[in-house]
Amino acid sequence: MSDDRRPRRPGPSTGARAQWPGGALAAVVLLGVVIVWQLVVTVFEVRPRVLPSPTRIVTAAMADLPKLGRAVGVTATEALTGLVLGTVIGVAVAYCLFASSVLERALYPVLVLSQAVPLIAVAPLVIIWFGFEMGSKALVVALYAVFPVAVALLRGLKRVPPAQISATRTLGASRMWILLSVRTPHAATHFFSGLRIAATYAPATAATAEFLGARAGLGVYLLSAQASFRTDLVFAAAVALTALTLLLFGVVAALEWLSAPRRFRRASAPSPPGEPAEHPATPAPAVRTERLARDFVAGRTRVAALDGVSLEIGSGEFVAVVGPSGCGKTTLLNILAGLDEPTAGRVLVDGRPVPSLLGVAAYMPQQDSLLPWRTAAGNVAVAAELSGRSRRSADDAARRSLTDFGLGEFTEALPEELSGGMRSRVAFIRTAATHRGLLLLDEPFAALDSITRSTLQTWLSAASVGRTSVLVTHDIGEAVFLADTVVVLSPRPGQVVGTVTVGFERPRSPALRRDERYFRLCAEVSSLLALPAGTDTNTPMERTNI
Ligand SMILES: Nc1ncnc2c1ncn2[C@@H]1O[C@H](COP(=O)(O)OP(=O)(O)OP(=O)(O)O)[C@@H](O)[C@H]1O
Repeated sequence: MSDDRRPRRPGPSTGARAQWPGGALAAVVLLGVVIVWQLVVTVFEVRPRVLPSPTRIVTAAMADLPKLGRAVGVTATEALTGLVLGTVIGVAVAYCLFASSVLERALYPVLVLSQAVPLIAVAPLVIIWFGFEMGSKALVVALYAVFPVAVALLRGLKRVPPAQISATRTLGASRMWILLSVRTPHAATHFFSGLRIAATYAPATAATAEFLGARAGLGVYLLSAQASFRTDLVFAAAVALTALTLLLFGVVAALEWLSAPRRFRRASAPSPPGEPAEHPATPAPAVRTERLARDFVAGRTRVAALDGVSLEIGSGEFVAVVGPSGCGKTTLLNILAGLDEPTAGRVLVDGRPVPSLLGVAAYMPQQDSLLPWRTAAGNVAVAAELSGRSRRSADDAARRSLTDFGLGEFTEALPEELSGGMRSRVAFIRTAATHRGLLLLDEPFAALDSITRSTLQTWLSAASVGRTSVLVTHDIGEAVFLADTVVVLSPRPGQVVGTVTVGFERPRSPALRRDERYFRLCAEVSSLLALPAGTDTNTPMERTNI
């Protein structure tokens, strides 16, 4: 079975079967420590005030259960209230800092510095200002929960793979949509990491704050046990505090599990009557670029990526762009997609200059741009959702598209459960689902093995018929197999050094790769690229990376 057909379903590996189930190993180690502890205390007759035995601690805790229970209740309330409050503030802080770079530059260092102030300095002040009751301790917990939550969430909001942003932007997503539907779900794992840290520290922070000024709680209980030399009760309180911490940690882990993407797979649902099944495809436009140039300024250096690139792409034509690495191919595609603007020159669509190409072209970026928390159908549905269709109808149309393209079995699979070839196909189906007449493909199959690439090239040849297509590739064979015209760019700054007209009927069949004329065309492209003599461009399955 090729990589393209094999779904990846997470499951226990052979190695995992030999492992202990989660937590069991830790429980056994803990039990061992308790047994050794009991033996040492009994055998060496250690005085209870120095080190009480585990059985003595349990007996003392049971005898003092009502008092210990009340103390646990107070500390738990403070820790939970403080954690919730700190999380709400932390989330608000993260979104504010994300929204404003000025605010981020001004407040982020303050946030970091605030962590340098020790608890023993902060807690007494808060207690003086807000009193000895539970509120002041909850506030102290909140103050120390804000930092991990805000920092982790902010990092998650900022570290979204650029391909996910550019793909959804070209599908028509607004900044707000991207924030809520791409950045926020992406940041969820970061957020939960921060929340786990905050939850771990919350009970200990509350108890320490109680230590510094309170009427009740585990901190007060510990103080009174110490004052009366009841070491057994000190241990009992420490165990209760640990249990509370584990409980809070478990609650956060459960929340994370409940919010996992797997739980949001939607059941198949038909379109409501009255909604059109599909949007009509827009006509394939003719595209012309006039002396496009793009300079980047990085520090003190100016990098000229493109210089005077003029292309003429007819309606429905398939153009492949090849050139050495770094010659500006992606830059050219980004300009055509409306994600970047040229420093000079312009782009005309059907003879008319367009202010922005966003919304004109369907763009498939170089990297895997699928949203990992959405199913295959959910990813394909993004295009229709953004064009204003109801979620249900978008979902229904997405399922039909996936079935039409041979992925009907995998509509409910998450991207991580699909093979590389399937992910490429889903990304292409999503791109095609915009029903835009202009397709821009940036090395769509670069990450795939040669057999899968070859299958998908045949598939793309059929799927792109009727659309104007621009493909960026490093693979000369792929360019010749798919395109009507191959445009060859020079090393940076990219300039057109020549074009090769392919002239076979589209869609193409795999037999073309054994055709003498195909080999000659590959050689022609390769000589324009001035590849060293002897570079093999004629092996059908083998790609010639430039
Ligand atoms: N945002 C940017 N800031 C600074 N320089 C950039 C930026 N984007 C691209 N460049 C530079 O422009 C040049 C062209 O980059 P581009 O990614 O378009 O090349 P490419 O032909 O697609 O490369 P590859 O084939 O390796 O993917 C490179 O030298 C790159 O470093």
